[in-house]
Amino acid sequence: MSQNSSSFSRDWSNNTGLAWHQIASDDITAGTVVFTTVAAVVLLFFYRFSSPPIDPREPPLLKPGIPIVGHLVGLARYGIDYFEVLRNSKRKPSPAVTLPILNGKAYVLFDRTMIQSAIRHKNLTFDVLGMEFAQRVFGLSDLAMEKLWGPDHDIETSAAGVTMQRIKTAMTGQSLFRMNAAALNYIAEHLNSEVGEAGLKVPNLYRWLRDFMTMATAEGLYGSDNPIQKQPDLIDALWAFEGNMQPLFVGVMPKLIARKAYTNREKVQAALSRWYVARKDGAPDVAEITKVRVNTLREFDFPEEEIGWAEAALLFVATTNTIPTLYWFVTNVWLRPEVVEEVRREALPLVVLSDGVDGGKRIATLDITQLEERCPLLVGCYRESIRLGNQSVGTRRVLVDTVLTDGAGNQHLFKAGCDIMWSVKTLHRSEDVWGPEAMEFDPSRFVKSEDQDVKVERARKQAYVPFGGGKHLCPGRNFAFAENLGLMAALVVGFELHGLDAANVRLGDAKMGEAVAKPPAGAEGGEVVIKRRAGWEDVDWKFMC
Ligand code: HEM
Repeated sequence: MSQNSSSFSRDWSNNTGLAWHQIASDDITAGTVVFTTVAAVVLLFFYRFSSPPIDPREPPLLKPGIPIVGHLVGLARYGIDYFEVLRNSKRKPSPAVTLPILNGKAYVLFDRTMIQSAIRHKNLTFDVLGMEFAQRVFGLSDLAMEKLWGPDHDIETSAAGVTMQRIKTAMTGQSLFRMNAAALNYIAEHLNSEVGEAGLKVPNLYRWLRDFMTMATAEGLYGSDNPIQKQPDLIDALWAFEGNMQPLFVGVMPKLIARKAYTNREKVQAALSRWYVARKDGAPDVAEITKVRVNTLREFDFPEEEIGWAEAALLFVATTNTIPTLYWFVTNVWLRPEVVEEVRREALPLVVLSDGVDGGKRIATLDITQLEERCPLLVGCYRESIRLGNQSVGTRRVLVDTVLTDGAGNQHLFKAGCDIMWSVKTLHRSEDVWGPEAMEFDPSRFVKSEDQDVKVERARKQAYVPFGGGKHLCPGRNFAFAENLGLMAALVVGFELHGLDAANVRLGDAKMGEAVAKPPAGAEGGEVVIKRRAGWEDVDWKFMC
């Protein structure tokens, strides 16, 4: 012990009423120690009393190392993997925990039975969180939010609630088929015209898929006179907004703290505003989902000049998860020649070849309506790619005090006003469910077989939630399926992908707010050449939807 600290000990014991200025001038080390002690006492005080009141029936409290903000610091530091850190922080695994955050609390669920109940429970909603997200991320005015909520703040009768109900039918049946056809026809036309005799050289596979499929999706949503076709630089703007949006979640000074997201968002929103103000949504080839959404907003008197602002959300949800998923699907399949061969055998019978008109090219028509039933391995590859690529965080707000039961039959109380979260990444990679090779790509997990273990199947069904569920189940999943499987089936049957190297493909981590991981820089598939297969050089592709 130093001379100074021992003299401080003596002084301290003799002078309990010592003045601060005396300490500071007499003995700087003593001042430091007193300051540290007081700070520690204050922190301990906060640590003790910062914890929100907790009912013994609620999940156990998990206090952070740093009081009040510790869990926010953890989320900022570890991102989505913080859920795994939390799960492993209890010596005995707990089905759920309560996190004290600022002056409130949130719950994290780990038990898959309870997660399934939470996803579907009528007392738990995503609506409120979705509205908060919309205002912050898409910069809607208070007036616009008032119109979305309606005067009674009753979500079921509000513009937002009615829109959500109506888009469900707009994404099924004939409306869905027409939308699929528009997107897939764009894909076919471009494969037909761009993959010539020498093949198509693609300098960066992810970037090519991103740009190509953003345009195809825009064609599906907005028809041939779509805003992106007119201004292709909007593709970069959309992805720059999406890739930098996290600071927007804070909801303050967006122009300052989220400059890149803000300026790129404005670019996309301004173009969409011009499109909606010109009433281009009335064209017959515009998708039903696009029409239903905008017509409902108009019915509820939503400010016309903000329609493009709000509707950027549709373009956003329709592209930002589907396209990274497609990248993992393409790379997982094409890095395995034996899988390519097998899915080629499966998809081939769905293609009908006919002579072209007036001696023109032969037409290869691919029937996508039968993909699900007749191409189990291809579908298995898609589901497995989703399992590994999807890293979303599921969320619900508790509307009234609610009890959920875990897999062991124990009940847990969740208090009204708090948020519940779960990590899809943790569920999709759980070794308890998927086995010790949970991180390996194995499409057979999703291919039905005679000797399937019922228990294992049940656990997998519970743990596989890439599209959420219940009232909020993703209404776009079938459109994503048609786009991704349609393109892949045509690619495997009629084309070869040369030059794809495993060294250029690496699964990265999603940022908070992203549902699907994007490839990190340097792992975007590198340069590849797409060539027509021998015997398929002279065909034009078409899709039957
Ligand atoms: C592979 C692609 C996709 C993935 C992984 C995905 C994932 C999700 C997830 C996890 C949710 C939240 C569900 C919940 O909380 O229970 C969601 C909701 C939603 N998705 Fe998707 N999605 C995809 C494609 C699409 C597409 C293509 C569209 C539109 C064309 C779309 C439109 C929506 C909408 C509107 C919601 C909100 C539903 C509601 O709150 O009622 N999604 N999606």
